[in-house]
Amino acid sequence: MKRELGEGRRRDSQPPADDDDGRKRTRGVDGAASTPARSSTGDDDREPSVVPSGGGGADGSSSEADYDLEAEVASAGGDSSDEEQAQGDASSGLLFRNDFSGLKLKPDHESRPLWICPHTRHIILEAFSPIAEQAIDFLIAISEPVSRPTHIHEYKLTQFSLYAAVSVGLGTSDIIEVLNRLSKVPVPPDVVAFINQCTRSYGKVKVVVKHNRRYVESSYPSILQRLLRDPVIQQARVFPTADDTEGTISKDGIITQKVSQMDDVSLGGLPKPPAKPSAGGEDGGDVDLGAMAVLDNEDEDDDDTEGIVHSFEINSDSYEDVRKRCNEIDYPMIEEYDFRNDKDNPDFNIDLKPATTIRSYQEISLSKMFSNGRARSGIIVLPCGAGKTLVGVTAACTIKKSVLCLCTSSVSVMQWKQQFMQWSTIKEEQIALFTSDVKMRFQGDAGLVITTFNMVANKRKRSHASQQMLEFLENHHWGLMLLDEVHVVPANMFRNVVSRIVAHSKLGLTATLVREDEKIDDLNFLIGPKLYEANWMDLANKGHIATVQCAEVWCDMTPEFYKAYLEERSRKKLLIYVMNPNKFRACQYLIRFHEARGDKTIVFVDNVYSLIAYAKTLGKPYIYGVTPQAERMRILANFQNNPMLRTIFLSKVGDTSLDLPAATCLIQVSSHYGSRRQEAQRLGRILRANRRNDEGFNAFFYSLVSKDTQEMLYSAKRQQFLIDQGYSFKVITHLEGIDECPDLVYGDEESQKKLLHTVKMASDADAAVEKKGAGEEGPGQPRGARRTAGSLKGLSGASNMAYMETSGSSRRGPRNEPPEHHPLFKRHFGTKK
Ligand SMILES: Nc1ncnc2c1ncn2[C@@H]1O[C@H](COP(=O)(O)OP(=O)(O)OP(=O)(O)O)[C@@H](O)[C@H]1O
Repeated sequence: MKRELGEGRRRDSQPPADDDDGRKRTRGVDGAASTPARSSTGDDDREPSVVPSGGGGADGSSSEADYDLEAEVASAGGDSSDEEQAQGDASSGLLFRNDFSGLKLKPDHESRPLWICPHTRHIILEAFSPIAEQAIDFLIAISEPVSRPTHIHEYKLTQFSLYAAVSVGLGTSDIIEVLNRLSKVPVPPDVVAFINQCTRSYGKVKVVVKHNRRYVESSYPSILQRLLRDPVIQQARVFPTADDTEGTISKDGIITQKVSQMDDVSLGGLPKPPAKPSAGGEDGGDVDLGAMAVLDNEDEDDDDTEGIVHSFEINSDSYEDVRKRCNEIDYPMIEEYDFRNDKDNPDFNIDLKPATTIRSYQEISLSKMFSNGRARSGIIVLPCGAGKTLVGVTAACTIKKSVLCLCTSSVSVMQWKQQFMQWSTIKEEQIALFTSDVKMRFQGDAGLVITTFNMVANKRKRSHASQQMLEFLENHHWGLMLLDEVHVVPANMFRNVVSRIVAHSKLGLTATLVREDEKIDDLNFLIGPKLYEANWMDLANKGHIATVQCAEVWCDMTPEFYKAYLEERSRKKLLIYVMNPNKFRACQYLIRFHEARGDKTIVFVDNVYSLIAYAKTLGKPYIYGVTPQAERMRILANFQNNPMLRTIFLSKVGDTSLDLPAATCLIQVSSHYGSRRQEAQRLGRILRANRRNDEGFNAFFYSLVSKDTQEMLYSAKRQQFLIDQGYSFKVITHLEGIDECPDLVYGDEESQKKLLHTVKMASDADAAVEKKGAGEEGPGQPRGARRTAGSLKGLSGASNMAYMETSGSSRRGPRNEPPEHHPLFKRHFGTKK
């Protein structure tokens, strides 16, 4: 295929900058179209971070070492309005604010891989450094990855990332010391202050579930005393009795114990993994990375197992109040479950099958959950198709207590069941499913229930069988709650589920945790901190997920369609650019091309009207919301196993959970506006390709875009998440060979006019994007497409990345004297400075 603009138009990672609400500015096709206007305030200190010039000289001499950069930024550029900047010399303003020549380089800076931006807390990593791998391990633990293309990575220190760091056992001084060792410049004082502030109280208090009782635990008795002075916590407190023989009891009723903190947990019954090589090994460059051993501490401290902890018990019924209160007074609690000493809940007899091998990154992610001998609640982020299900199954086989698994659709419910059966020794009768079609119990005292968020959270009138099942879920003590695709579930639904169901540990799984969106913070509050996030490119390079060629195919609008597009004022604009005859032809051509190569292709069309039109015109089977389950299964199995069926059409019901390892090519005809999450999830359908380890194998991902329409803007936005993961998109303006295919559809003016006429006759509702898949049901849920109110944010795709929730204050009601909160938890309590 000829890629006329392929070279000149590759879309690679552009250093993004956060807006106030966390959206990123992206570069449109022509480099300008999609850049939202900057607000007149507050953006200056959020300039895109760039790789510093290092102008201090290779010898590290910086004549202006003590130069007050912040002051200068404020006086010269930082305070000027955008308008002024736009009128002045824009490029010099930009350069000035990003002039880091005042930074003092360390003499051996060349062997250190990091730059730390003093005023945005962005960290730039030279990914080609010999010690990049160790540095990445560390950065993943303490910061949020922003963008990770091949050579240079960008991370950002945030309150949440530091909370997560502390919760996996890193201390304030460890973080600062390692950062300093890796950095080419001394860690800027503001950054040090920020780390100190964020880690001051976080991670110092845990709530530990032992024998079905909850204990507030800390290594610092003074912190417990402080908590006990709080009236809410005081009220929830349970005083120890003489029966509490574990440890000594002080006169103020605090229990002190010696604990074996660091003994290893064998994951899913598998043998203990070999110790990781220490950082700074042969390839460790010249930098002494000794302090990076903090990352491995939890494995290496085996000999030094005696630790002292202090605790007091709280009434389990008041747990939510105590937790809330601890957040209010800046001591957010980490949840830990001492499952190995839990003799009160029945054991669930499952192990991983002996033939099951978990991959290294799956093991690392789980070691963050189980590193201290207990199960710590939190979120694991792995790319689509990287095997989050097996991570969940392994966690269940490690804890060996009853498991409640919550998914987003009934298709996922079936897939979780299938994967539990595939990887573990679980028996059919130990599994219970709870969906609108199936309601069954497991046999015995302990087992697995797989259901959907909707089934549990739905408050409408329930059938008798559902009601009974819900009562069972609410009255059972769950050792583990698995939450699949955590990022898509509205926070109020989470809150509802989490508050009604007693789970001693929670594991959230997702591929696209959108870090910069403040609504995502609710996850930290409701589940726990992010425990691990894998690098997509890294997994692709190691063959765990397929390497993919991504391309955006520009399809010219025919003159009639373009005229109609410009004239149309309603949402039918969408139908016109999706049904563009040249898009049909490009789609047909690509299907043929890939069928001839032996590929199996999934074509995604979000809009149901267009989905049916495309699939029928091109003679391929299709699935959308109302396709019955049996029919879906038949088409999917056929696609997976029948060599004669090489192409299927799917609406957005196929975005997630479909496990079709035969698929090697994906064509996106229409999509949900600018949703980056959807783009990543769709890509996930081909990342698990069976043939991913064949020599020279590539999967293909095409987005068909009607030229000079809104679609181009959405397309650029959609790609941003994947670009940040290191993918690059080629732009194809002409498919070589397409003109030599005389039998492609809509090749003559007559048929194109007829098509346009049909589109014009379509109703407004036909242009709506399918609302929901049938799998995401709740009882009595209407099915199929329907019209909903939208917002500009929604149209840009931003709302799709976050929880659908109103501002925090409205749901919490008035407060007489709102306490001051740390910014991390402020939004949960609606206080303002
Ligand atoms: N350790 C492993 N060994 C062999 N196969 C594995 C392993 N882990 C995962 N897989 C396979 O990888 C594929 C993808 O797994 P899974 O469906 O769990 O991915 P996922 O991360 O949940 O993806 P998505 O987010 O797209 O739903 C499955 O076919 C699964 O069987």
